[in-house]
Amino acid sequence: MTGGLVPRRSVLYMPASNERALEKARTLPADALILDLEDAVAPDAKDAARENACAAVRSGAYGDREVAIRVNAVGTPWHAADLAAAAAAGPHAVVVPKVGSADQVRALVAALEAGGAPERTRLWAMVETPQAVLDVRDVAAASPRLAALVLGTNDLVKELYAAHVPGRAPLLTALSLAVLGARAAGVAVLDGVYNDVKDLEGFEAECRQGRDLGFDGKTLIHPGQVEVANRVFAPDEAAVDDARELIAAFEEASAQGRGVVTHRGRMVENLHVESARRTLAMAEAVAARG
Ligand SMILES: CC(C)(COP(=O)(O)OP(=O)(O)OC[C@H]1O[C@@H](n2cnc3c(N)ncnc32)[C@H](O)[C@@H]1OP(=O)(O)O)[C@@H](O)C(=O)NCCC(=O)NCCSC(=O)C[C@H](O)C(=O)O
Ligand SMILES: [Mg+2]
Repeated sequence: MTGGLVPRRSVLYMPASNERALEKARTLPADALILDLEDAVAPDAKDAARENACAAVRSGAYGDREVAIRVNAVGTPWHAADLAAAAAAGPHAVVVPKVGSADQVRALVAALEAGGAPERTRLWAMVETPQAVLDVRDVAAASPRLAALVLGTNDLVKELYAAHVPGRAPLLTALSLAVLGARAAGVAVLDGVYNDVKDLEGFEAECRQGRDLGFDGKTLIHPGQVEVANRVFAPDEAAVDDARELIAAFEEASAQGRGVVTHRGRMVENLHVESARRTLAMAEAVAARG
């Protein structure tokens, strides 16, 4: 039993115009894929990319992993055609960049439904503008079809006139607000990408930071980042052992009528048991992925 948890430790973007990348993704152990029609695709290649993405979704060649299509933003010349094609192809999610408000989320959901999107097709809204960060709670709660927030940290840095620095101090408020908004609405939240595909040490540090802030996983841009994200965002053996022992210690104490106990020197109450059960459920969901 995995408690219905869906691992989204590693969510790999690829340009839908890059047929080699679409092919290679079939064999990569990423938890989910985002076939991009937006920033990674040149204007001349948009139509072909849209066809490739929809064909890839329909092919069923990516196993039981979530496959999403990222459409171009509202207001661009490609948005309407992207959304209509994606709705008809029926991916697990349609990722919409630069979402600006809860009203826009509702309009996007209405357009997906009008386009005949199947029930399984969720909306993932990108949080990558100052307005979206400031309205994140309303955006996250705008529709039951909205299943995840996805941080766009490149656009955020650009919009804030900020800088990409180790430790991401300029982004911490936005990152935490996004996690708060997602948790308040009960939706998933994915951290932004790490641009230096050769710097795995810096990437791992950023994965750890994202995990500790509360993100479910990280969006990625290169196959070389998948293993690290999968490892960092999964409970390790020590965490699983600790969770099992904590639950056992609490159950033993409960049987004796106590509501609080110490385990490895730390106070344990029922809320810690709930966290430990979530750790075990996530470990099971990851193991089930194979
Ligand atoms: C970043 C890249 C342009 C690097 O490309 P390249 O130098 O060609 O990589 P490699 O030679 O190291 O590739 C090795 C093999 O891996 C395949 N590959 C590379 N990237 C991917 C991928 N993303 N998915 C699947 N497969 C991939 C290559 O084909 C090689 O295969 P083989 O022939 O078998 O050796 C490139 O990695 C890339 O294009 N990455 C994705 C870029 C992207 O999608 N960007 C848009 C999303 S990020 C964004 O917009 C975030 C957000 O909006 C924000 O604001 O922050
Ligand atoms: Mg962006």
